[in-house]
Amino acid sequence: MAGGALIGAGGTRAELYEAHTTSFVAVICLVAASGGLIFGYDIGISGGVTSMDDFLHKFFPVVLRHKDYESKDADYCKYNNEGLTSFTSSLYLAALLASLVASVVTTRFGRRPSMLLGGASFLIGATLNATAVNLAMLILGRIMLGVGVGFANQAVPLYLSEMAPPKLRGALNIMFQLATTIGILVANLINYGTDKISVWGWRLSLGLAAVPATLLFVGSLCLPDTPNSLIERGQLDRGRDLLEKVRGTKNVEIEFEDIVEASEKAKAIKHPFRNISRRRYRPQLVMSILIPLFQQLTGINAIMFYAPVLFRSIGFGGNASLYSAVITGAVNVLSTLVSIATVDKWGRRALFLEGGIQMFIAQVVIGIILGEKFGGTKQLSKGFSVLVVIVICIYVSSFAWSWGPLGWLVPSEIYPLEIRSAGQSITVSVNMLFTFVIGQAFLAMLCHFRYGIFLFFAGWVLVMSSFIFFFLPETKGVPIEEMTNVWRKHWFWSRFVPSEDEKSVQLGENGKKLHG
Ligand SMILES: OC[C@H]1O[C@](O)(CO)[C@@H](O)[C@@H]1O
Repeated sequence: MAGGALIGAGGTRAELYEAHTTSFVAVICLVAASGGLIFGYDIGISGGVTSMDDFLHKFFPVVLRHKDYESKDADYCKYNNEGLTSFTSSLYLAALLASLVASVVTTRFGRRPSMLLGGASFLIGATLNATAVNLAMLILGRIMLGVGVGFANQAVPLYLSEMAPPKLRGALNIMFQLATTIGILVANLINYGTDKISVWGWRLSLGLAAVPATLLFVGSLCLPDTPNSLIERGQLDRGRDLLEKVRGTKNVEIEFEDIVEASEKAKAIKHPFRNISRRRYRPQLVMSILIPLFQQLTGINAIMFYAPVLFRSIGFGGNASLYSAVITGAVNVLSTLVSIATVDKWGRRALFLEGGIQMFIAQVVIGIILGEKFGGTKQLSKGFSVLVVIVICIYVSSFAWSWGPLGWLVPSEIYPLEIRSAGQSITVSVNMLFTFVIGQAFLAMLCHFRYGIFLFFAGWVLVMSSFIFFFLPETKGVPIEEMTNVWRKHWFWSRFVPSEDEKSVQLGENGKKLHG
């Protein structure tokens, strides 16, 4: 296996690219930050808002009555209400559909229009939510935010990886996730503050999403499209000029030629989704589906969406539960930094496996504490409440240095160019689909499974860790162009990937012979 960072030390062409860190890179980081921030803000804001009594009083009075007056035995079911879950999860269904449209817009018209559309729908969504007078306005606002997430999540990571100097590509990829976690934390902090503003505090929480939305909108108005996108759309001269500007040097010939060649190859693929379903791409197809699916089945969004509701369900006061959500949010951010620092040293597998073991233990411990000490007429004592928060933090930290960032990084680095856009779309869509499913099902599952919900997710963590152990080869330091060899040498995947000899004459997707 070749050593080094993303491009390795294997004498690849990418190592010959000349690139300086220009002020463009700083601006790019800002765009990344605003794209990820809004995504995270939307994830984090709904749980706190739906645990606020003023908000419930306005839109979900039934939940408020149920929570305050009904049977003590129904602790786990306090917040189980379809409207409430639709408020949270409608966003992700919209994001799923929008990300499919976005992949077409991003390819045909460029990365910038997608980011602009994303920013604009975020702004509309935030305005609708902040001024909502009825449930329909509220849900419509969430749907518009979802459209924004779909466009931004599709276009921003692509924008970043194309604008960034190759050496910064991996780091910037994780930056998007880091910004997401910061967005969640900011949302938790804002909820903690606005909860104290009687009657309209929730409006402020929902409306403040407009701040990062404006940043993304104005940012993408002022930014150029990527050289890759211009070249792909036939504007070779403009693409080259821009590449020189972004890289801070006139010496961009090699990278320029590579982009031209890559975009020609990509254009020759008429049916990207049919292409990725060919036998030789089976490992990538399986990973593009299972990695985002498993990321959501860790149960992370049960905590991210519903931490305040969960903490209130198990007996915390309103303030304590929002406060605890701030703590888990902070742990999430700090642990993502751990991932950035170690992913290229320890490798992906080590982080996945360590994270899996830690998550499994934490979930089983939470299940046992709640099973033994809470429910029916039993209330959680102060000591055990603190213990639950600590164990949830242990769980969140392990997610944040494993499945959180790696759930995006690993899929993005295993696709060869000819299946990259299709693979990336599948990953984003599957992630959104299962974020939606968990958002929609969690409160009902909590009500029916009670403390067993944590054991349910622990079971999945066991399954996904075994999957990583047996089926995911290490991709640390492997240049993207050499990735196929990793599958070729794998005990299981080698049966799907043709050897170099067989590859020299391949059948193209239309039955034509291709050389390569
Ligand atoms: O940091 C936690 C967040 O990260 C994600 O997994 C995205 O990568 C979200 O689904 C989750 O809410």
